[in-house]
Amino acid sequence: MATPAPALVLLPEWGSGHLMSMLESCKRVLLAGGGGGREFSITLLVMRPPTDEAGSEVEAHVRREAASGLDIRFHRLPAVDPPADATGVEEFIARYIHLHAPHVRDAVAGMGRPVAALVLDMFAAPMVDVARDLGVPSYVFMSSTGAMLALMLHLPVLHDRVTVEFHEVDGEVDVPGLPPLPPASMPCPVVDKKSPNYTWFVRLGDRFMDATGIIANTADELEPGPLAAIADGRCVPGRAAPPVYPIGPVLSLGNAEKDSSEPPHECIAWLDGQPPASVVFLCFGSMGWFEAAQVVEITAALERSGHRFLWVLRGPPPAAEPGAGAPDGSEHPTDANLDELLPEGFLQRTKGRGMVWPTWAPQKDILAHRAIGGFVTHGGWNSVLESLWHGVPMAPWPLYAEQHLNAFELVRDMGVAVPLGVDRERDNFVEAAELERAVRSLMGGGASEEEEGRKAREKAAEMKAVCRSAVAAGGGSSHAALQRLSEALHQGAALPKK
Ligand SMILES: COc1cc(-c2[o+]c3cc(O)cc([O-])c3cc2O[C@@H]2O[C@H](CO)[C@H](O)[C@H](O)[C@H]2O)cc(OC)c1O
Ligand SMILES: O=c1ccn([C@@H]2O[C@H](COP(=O)(O)OP(=O)(O)O)[C@@H](O)[C@H]2O)c(=O)[nH]1
Repeated sequence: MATPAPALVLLPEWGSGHLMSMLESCKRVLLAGGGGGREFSITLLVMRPPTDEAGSEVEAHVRREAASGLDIRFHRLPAVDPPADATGVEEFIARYIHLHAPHVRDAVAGMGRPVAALVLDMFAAPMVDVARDLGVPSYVFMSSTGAMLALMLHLPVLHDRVTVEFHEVDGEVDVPGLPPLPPASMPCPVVDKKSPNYTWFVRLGDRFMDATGIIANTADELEPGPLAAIADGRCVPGRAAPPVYPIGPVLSLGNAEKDSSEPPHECIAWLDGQPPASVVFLCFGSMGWFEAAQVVEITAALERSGHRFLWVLRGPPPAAEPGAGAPDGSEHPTDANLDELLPEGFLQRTKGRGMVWPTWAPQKDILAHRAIGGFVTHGGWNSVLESLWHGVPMAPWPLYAEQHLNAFELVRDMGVAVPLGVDRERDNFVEAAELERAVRSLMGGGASEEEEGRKAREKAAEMKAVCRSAVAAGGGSSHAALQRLSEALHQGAALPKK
């Protein structure tokens, strides 16, 4: 009897951005070997998400992937009680995942076939111990940037070197591979060292070092500085970091599959009537929404800029009262009531040159449209990769998670974005005049066209070519990383010890 194909056992966090980018990346591994997807199998360990909403999303992904025809199996882990005393979102996620460790152990031990990798979400990194005990390789999957990876690996070092809060540091913070980092650009989980979120991030960064390898949804050419710093051992002096496999950009399909016989989405139909590169697109991820006062500033900026726009405007989550949110921080915005949210007459005054879309939008298709000239984005890494894939320059408006770091990298390191002044002390508030300035600069074409906008547009266009050649077979850096990874997975595959 033939030996069964070694398994990639996946443990993603339940959020779509994490789950789908891990799964799509591992599907690339499955398809990379030339064996028609038969060299490895995928088993996805499904945790019961802590909210019903996330549960329905996960189930939709499971149904779709089960019908994909690839060798993807789903193993539902027994439910655990969420930690009742967690005070922070990242602490909650990391602890909730970690409570599954015995079940993950049982699932991997019972695979009945060689295991090539236990692929762990960044929040699940402490489970490298489960893999080690079972004698199988462990890989951390980084769904965010190489810069965030460098920062997390360096965090235990920073923890010893910088004994005050980062905002109390006189000057900038040094992160290997990045330009000096203003404290205001540090990711949310590390801005308060007294918080358990910070402690968890230091611990996660430390555990990354014990993985067999790290799979990253980025490309060498997109983030040469941070990736070289990791490979050269500059993030943790005196200790070699695990090999990093930058195999991106991997754009996850998520809910984007559609029937080609259907009429185009309303947003796309509207874009079809607009001139090339004339429309600024505004969209703020799966969790972004604004208070009424901020909405008024955005409307003023868009009206005064004179540019065409497509704006995805969402309303507050149902449980926006203090303390009532989802424990994993994943409360999704609601569909906006435009009559309530928008100032009177705004839609009339901008008729023909602007569209406000109040619900989930087909972002990938929108960014692919020739009418889009710029993207005001919360700077989630998946959104950034989608924008670069289509060569669209950005104005990052960070709202949560690691997005302040992403914004810094996009503007200061990669040069694909124009800066937007966000007041982090006021819930990331942006004044109308500042947004108007950034939109004018991003879109260009006016008398006051700014140099920074022209450079961002040029650089983003370059990055489109860079992204596509990185993943191309026969010489692309990400394709080569995928081959190295596939080779390492073959060599490391082992039957789990009982
Ligand atoms: C990457 O660093 C951080 C990620 C998150 C984070 O947490 C999270 C929790 C959920 O229960 C559901 C989610 O959807 C979710 C998303 C999320 O971050 C997003 O991840 C994307 C990559 O897949 C992308 O990088 C976006 O920018 C993120 O918004 C939280 C966090 O600390 C708060 C991180 O540092
Ligand atoms: O109206 C929307 C909002 C978001 N997205 C998709 O949701 C993902 C958001 O992921 P990202 O990492 O950018 O941010 P997150 O939502 O995880 O903070 C991206 O693939 C977007 O294309 C979308 O399709 N339509």
